Amino acid sequence: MEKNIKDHDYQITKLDRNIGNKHKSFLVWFTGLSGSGKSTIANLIEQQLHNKGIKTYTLDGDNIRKGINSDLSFAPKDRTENIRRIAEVANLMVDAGVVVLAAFVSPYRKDRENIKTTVKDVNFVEVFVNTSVEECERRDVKGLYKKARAGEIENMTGISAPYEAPERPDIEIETEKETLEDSITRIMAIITPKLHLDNE
Ligand SMILES: Nc1ncnc2c1ncn2[C@@H]1O[C@H](COP(=O)(O)OS(=O)(=O)O)[C@@H](OP(=O)(O)O)[C@H]1O
Ligand SMILES: Nc1ncnc2c1ncn2[C@@H]1O[C@H](COP(=O)(O)OP(=O)(O)O)[C@@H](O)[C@H]1O
Repeated sequence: MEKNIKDHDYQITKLDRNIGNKHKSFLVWFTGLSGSGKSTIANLIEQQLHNKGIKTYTLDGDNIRKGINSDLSFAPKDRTENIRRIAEVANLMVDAGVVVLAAFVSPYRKDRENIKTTVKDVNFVEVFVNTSVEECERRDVKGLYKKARAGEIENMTGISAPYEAPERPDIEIETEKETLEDSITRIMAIITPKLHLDNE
């Protein structure tokens, strides 16, 4: 559709903002089942980055599904729209110079591929928080699995809705096999070089 929208030539670019901040900006995307550990890990990574003076922000269900996406359910089409909007928001924030951490179930491979297209491959790090559904259900942090088993929640990922695991994530965290500290160290080892202005 012809939208009659023409880009304006702004003089300050992402590169200018990155130079001003003394670090590059990109999106670190955490995907995995509810209760897999996405928020726990993203929170600790953000603390480490913040303590190094990096500009960060975390997007998660708390600030997205209660706000900009409060009109969306957990039906497949709404999940796709959820992830599409989050990718657009993250893309703006990356352009603004922020290292964005995003923790969403994001169960569909195609939706996650589309994020990469929106923010561009070079700005995207995919972290697969791989915890079995049995362990997530055992943890049942929010009591959702119990409700799903009782038929009180529809489309519960891992129970009555699918989770398509990443085939080639940038990093895979097996929370049942490694300590949280080791996971943080491994993720920081991938992220840290990407912050350097001379690295692409
Ligand atoms: N049906 C169903 N399936 C999965 N998760 C559910 C569901 N209903 C509510 N919740 C809670 O919502 C959080 C997932 O929201 P997301 O925006 O990450 O989901 S998605 O990416 O659109 O699939 C998820 O948060 P996390 O536990 O932090 O992953 C749940 O707490
Ligand atoms: N190695 C681990 N990494 C992350 N979380 C872990 C780990 N081991 C146990 N947990 C626990 O699992 C739960 C994960 O919950 P949460 O981070 O909210 O998951 P999610 O954001 O994926 O729904 C927390 O209670 C956390 O303490």
